[in-house]
Amino acid sequence: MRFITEIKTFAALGSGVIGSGWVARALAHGLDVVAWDPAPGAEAALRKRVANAWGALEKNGLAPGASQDRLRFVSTIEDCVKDADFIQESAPERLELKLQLHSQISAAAKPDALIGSSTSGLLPSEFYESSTHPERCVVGHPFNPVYLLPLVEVVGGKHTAPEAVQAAITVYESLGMRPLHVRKEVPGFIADRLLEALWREALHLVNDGVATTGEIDDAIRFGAGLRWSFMGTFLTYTLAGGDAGMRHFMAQFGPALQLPWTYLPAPELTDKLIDDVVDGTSAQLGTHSISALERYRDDCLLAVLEAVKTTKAKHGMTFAE
Ligand SMILES: NC(=O)C1=CN([C@@H]2O[C@H](COP(=O)(O)OP(=O)(O)OC[C@H]3O[C@@H](n4cnc5c(N)ncnc54)[C@H](O)[C@@H]3O)[C@@H](O)[C@H]2O)C=CC1
Ligand SMILES: C[N+](C)(C)CC(=O)CC(=O)[O-]
Repeated sequence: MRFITEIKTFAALGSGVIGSGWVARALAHGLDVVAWDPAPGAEAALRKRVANAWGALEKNGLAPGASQDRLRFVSTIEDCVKDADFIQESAPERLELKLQLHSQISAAAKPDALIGSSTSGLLPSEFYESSTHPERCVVGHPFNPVYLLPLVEVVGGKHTAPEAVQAAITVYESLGMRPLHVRKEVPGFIADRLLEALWREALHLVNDGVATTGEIDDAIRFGAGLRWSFMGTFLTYTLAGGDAGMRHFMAQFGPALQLPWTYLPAPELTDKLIDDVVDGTSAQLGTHSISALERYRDDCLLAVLEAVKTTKAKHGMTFAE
């Protein structure tokens, strides 16, 4: 089975936070992009988001021919996908909606064009159930901002051909990403399962009045957050075991796993908890606009990516290691 892996035209369906991130990444890689989104005013909102990201993309290095002018916004699903070499859906996270949308997308797409969904954790076996040629359909779960963060989790469903997973990995690599093949189809995949566990505990801490949203964010960004960009939890904890390594670490800190440090089930989202979270994060935003904070975030990410890349090179490692 052959799928298109040398792509010239990228189709994006849904152009909110994530869809616009894919559009920006694809444009920056010198592709033609066709986008569709049913919301009134979606085209203007998309072009504004891409423009806000473009400064960071220029600093990161644009491919020859890359231009925001190569974005075309169309008014039907069929026009969006019919000539596309690769299709990425970033519609709202609702199973019924994605099921219906993918039956339309796949019926209108070229049979050998791969289709990726940005879903954060829905199962591809379920939402590709009524798709035409489901063997070319995968999940390509990105991270926000999609145009800078390299990780994309690639997940196949029960009808997905193994060659399609490999082909999607090839395409995402051609867009400068670091694909991670999630070999078992599980809700939340790998990364969101981890992020959700942290998020639940953070909500409990707010709910119990232990800390504000800002204090919880400080607990991450001045500590573990700094080291997570270059070393994950398992290797970090191996070093925390000293010369005796992971076995000693497990013996010393393993028993704490039995202590009631964590709650795991999510707290009830009461009106008070929602207000506390919204008020807390409003205080964190202060007078900054979302787009100003996006530019600040992008600058920080570029600096971190550059520092990690350079330091790895000094130690004889590639960025993808
Ligand atoms: N926001 C995030 O941090 C992340 C979200 N995702 C996933 O990306 C997908 C999109 O999420 P966001 O961009 O955050 O949502 P969003 O709400 O920012 O954007 C969704 C867009 O879909 C459009 N839309 C509504 N009905 C539609 C339909 N029938 N077909 C196509 N588009 C439709 C909306 O007009 C909107 O522009 C979801 O599956 C989500 O789980 C993945 C990674 C991170
Ligand atoms: C909150 N979220 C589950 C939509 C987050 C993601 O899917 C990934 C990210 O960008 O954090």
